[in-house]
Amino acid sequence: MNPIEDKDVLLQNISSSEYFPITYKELEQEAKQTMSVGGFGYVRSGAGNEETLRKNEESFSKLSFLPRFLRDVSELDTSVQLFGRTYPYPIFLAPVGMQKLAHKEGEIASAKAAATHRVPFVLSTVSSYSIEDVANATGDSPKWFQLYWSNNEEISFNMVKRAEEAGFEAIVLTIDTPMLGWRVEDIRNRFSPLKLGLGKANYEADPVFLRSLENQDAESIIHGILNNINHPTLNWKHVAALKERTSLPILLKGILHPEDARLAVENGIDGIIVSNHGGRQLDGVISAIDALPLIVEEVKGAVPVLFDSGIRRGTDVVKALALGADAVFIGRPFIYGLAVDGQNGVEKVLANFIEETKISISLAGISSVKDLPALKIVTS
Ligand SMILES: Cc1cc2nc3c(=O)[nH]c(=O)nc-3n(C[C@H](O)[C@H](O)[C@H](O)COP(=O)(O)O)c2cc1C
Ligand SMILES: O=C(O)C(=O)c1ccccc1
Repeated sequence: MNPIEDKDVLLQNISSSEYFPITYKELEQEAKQTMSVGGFGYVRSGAGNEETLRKNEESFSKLSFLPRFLRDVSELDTSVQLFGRTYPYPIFLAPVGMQKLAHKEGEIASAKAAATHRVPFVLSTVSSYSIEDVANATGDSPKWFQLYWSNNEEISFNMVKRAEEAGFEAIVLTIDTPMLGWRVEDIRNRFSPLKLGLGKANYEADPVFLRSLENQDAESIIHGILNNINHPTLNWKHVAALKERTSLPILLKGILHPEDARLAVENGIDGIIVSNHGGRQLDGVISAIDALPLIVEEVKGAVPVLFDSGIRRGTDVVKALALGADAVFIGRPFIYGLAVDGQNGVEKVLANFIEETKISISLAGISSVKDLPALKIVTS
């Protein structure tokens, strides 16, 4: 094989005889061809009139780099340190539930793809494959567990215990979903993946959940999940209770207000994820990237600040890091890769993300991800 093709991801793509979608738009179009109307609509859409979904992307386009030159960018260090671990890139796969929606191998395929790049995988509570199945399929590759608090908190504690025992290294408590957002596209398509049983794996495998049911037939399990997933009473006391039950680092996902960031730090939380859930919860909220600097300013380095919502390509990763994020989660782009070509599709999406990120950091005149906060960004 030509040695140039071997090393250079740009040239590899250019010389490839196989078509693989390269931009987010193309990925979305290709994924649409492989998914059901309801499944695709579920992944693509935002809540309400999709104002926030649109804003997430528009806000990124309004940010412009002020690059520096003549600084020798021949070496680049993309590694990041979080909670005592070193990761090769500041990129994670976001917790996305019910990945069988995109591909029959679901989370097994995407977690394996993440493992090939040593990219951490965040498993959702409502995954299509269980904590144990994903752990067994991916060995010692880095994994975190995302928790949706259950109405019966013993179920939450047991899921966290299972995640700990299976080698997951942090708990991501999602706080922006005390109930599901107003999902207009799903009403249009009459579509509920939870009702179809696509998110039941962790519940089905949980003895505490199963014991809480009167019957354990398929219908009762779905009913039990629907009863547990909405938790409108969720408050800081639950956060304190979770802290009592696990020695793993706890991150809160969905913070948008600086006051909540301050409370998180005061309550001993280990990390914050600035996110608006990809525009899927409260429509009309601030774009996540516009909220990021406010949170970074409030937190002042007390705990790591991670980011998601609206990242579509490598330059978006660089923008989020330049504005003070320590790492980012990618959501829909990898799900579309999964839909297009399973594990291989996610591997390609990640390879392209990583490469565009690296090229962009270097072209901006920076040699280490740690120096990205020094990269100037203006709004135009
Ligand atoms: C289909 C789908 C399912 C999701 N499921 C979850 C979930 O189970 N738990 C969670 O915390 N976030 C969930 N999210 C939100 C993602 O973790 C992430 O915040 C969002 O996708 C980031 O935005 P992006 O898609 O623009 O990258 C989901 C997002 C999508 C698109
Ligand atoms: O669809 C989502 O965004 C999501 O996070 C979710 C929440 C509850 C059940 C299933 C998915």
